[in-house]
Amino acid sequence: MERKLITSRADIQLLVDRFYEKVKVDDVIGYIFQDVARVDWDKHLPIMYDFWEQLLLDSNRYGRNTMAPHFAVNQKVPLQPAHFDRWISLFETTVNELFTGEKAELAISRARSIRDIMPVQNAADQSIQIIIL
Ligand code: HEM
Repeated sequence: MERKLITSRADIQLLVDRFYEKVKVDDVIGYIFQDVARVDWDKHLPIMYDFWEQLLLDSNRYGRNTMAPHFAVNQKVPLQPAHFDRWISLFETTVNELFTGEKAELAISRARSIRDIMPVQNAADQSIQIIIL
């Protein structure tokens, strides 16, 4: 399939849907979403459309605390670098399968920088808990 530019909410929806299809069945992180957090996908996916639309296409729809659910998960399953590495790897694979161009690169760099400020096991400083993106 020919890779295209990310220009619309429909493109974002495709990216997010394909990414979480991979996440759900992934052998390293799938169970965290499905069994530990028991994610309600009908609720989560539209939030993720809003999130990525705001980051990539400058909409103003998101405005939530991104870190809160990750701290909650981290209490139950201490998140490890291996979890984050797999998340990023699935995300980058998905972006690169479908898209090309400046916004595709931006998606990858934004995901990496958010990963870098996320809680990991025994993080000494959890004062970053309230970061509204
Ligand atoms: C091991 C890595 C990760 C795990 C296990 C994880 C897990 C989760 C879970 C369980 C939720 C809550 C879903 C729900 O019930 O609605 C969530 C939400 C979210 N995650 Fe992650 N996540 C990871 C990494 C990341 C990264 C790297 C990003 C960077 C873009 C990210 C962005 C988000 C956003 C924006 C939300 C929605 C927060 C909200 O507004 O409620 N996650 N994640």
